[in-house]
Amino acid sequence: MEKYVESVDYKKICDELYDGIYIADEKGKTLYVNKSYSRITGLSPELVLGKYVSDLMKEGLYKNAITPDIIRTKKPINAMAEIRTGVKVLLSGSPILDHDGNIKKVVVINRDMSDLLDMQKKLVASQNEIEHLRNLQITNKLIGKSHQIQPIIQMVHQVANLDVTVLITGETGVGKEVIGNEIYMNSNRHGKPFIKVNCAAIPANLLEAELFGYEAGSFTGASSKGKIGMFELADKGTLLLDEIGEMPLELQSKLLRIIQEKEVTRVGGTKSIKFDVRILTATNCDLYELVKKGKFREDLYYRLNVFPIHIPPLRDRFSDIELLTKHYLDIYNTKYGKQVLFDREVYEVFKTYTWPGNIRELQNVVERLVITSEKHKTINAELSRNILNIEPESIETSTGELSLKETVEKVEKKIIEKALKDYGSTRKAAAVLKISQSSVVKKAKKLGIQISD
Ligand SMILES: Nc1ncnc2c1ncn2[C@@H]1O[C@H](COP(=O)(O)OP(=O)(O)OP(=O)(O)O)[C@@H](O)[C@H]1O
Repeated sequence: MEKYVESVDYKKICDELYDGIYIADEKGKTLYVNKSYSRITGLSPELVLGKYVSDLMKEGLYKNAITPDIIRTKKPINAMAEIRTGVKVLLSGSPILDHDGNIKKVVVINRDMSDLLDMQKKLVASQNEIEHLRNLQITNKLIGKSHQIQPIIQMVHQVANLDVTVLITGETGVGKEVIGNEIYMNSNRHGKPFIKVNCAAIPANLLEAELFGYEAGSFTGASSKGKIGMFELADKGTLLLDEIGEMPLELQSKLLRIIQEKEVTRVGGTKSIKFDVRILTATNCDLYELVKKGKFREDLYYRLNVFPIHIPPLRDRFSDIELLTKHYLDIYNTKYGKQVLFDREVYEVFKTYTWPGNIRELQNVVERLVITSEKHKTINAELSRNILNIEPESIETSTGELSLKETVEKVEKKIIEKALKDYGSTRKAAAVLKISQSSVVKKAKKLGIQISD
């Protein structure tokens, strides 16, 4: 047995190992390092051999070391350490004891963790990206085929790659953020930071610090380390300023200056920091009305309004309701493990409702219907009316005031007007009503309906 052990050239083998090996004596004086040790740490044998670990630490070659602790405790130790060069290593050290339990030597294996940590970072980043995309797909996929949404989709594609400021307007829940996302996803800044700030959600006195960052101790309650602002965070990427109409006037002047100069100074700081950020803004206020009332700076309004996109409310694009409802029905059936179905009439009921909360409200209604229904339930008109709190639509029947002909004309007028409004052209309205286009035109004329196409 001994003969085999003696025939092995340990030093040569140690030099071929991929992990670094470091051996010190009982006082912490370096006796041996293998080739991989030098490769991993960037420290040549001459720099460390014959030197005490404590001196190497004083010289700043090691930021931390485990050999002194192993000598003190006589126990194996595993720890992460950082070398002068910034390389992260996993140290696994063991004491070699004599028969009396005294330390003879310390052996420390150095494993380079940089690659592993890099891989781990990449893995976490990819997992986050997948999760982000999955969420985007579920909640932020832009659905819509109506003649009202088509020009908006076109505008998104037109403007995505231009670095201009976009002002997205529309009532609450119409999809302003969704449009912001679409612009970002289709722009060449996609993959770079996309930071969203809701100006209404942050107290006015903190908004400035959030947007522009602050230096250490610049105001009471500020972190002692200072904080990077959203403009700096969004550098090379896109910043969506949501609810821009809620921004206090004083901050509006600062925002205008910063956008024009493309540099920001942190609160309490003196140094200006350059940034390269594409700015998108969104609001459900009528910004121009705010300008007239002196609540929004006119110059900022014009600066932001370079490319306006207005999203109409859901009640003005009824033809998207069915598509959106089916989209959310699929999502929530999957989410809650159900196979709830909607009767055709449900879509008709949905089209009679005004949807003050727009698509967000539709989404919530569909989710509520799925949650409260049994697994295979088919939702009918009555159930959908109940959830929306609406009465069945009654046709005013004639009780002597209107003749049958007049009643029919009244209903006909209502239906044609609605089809024209929903579908935007006599051709499409005719297709939906299953009559010829010329009949639509004739009837519209007879019933006094304005036609725009
Ligand atoms: N075209 C669309 N297709 C699919 N879902 C949409 C669409 N537009 C909006 N939504 C959904 O409706 C909800 C509200 O959208 P979003 O947050 O973009 O509205 P908003 O106009 O920014 O609202 P607010 O003014 O209240 O911030 C979100 O869950 C979003 O996914």
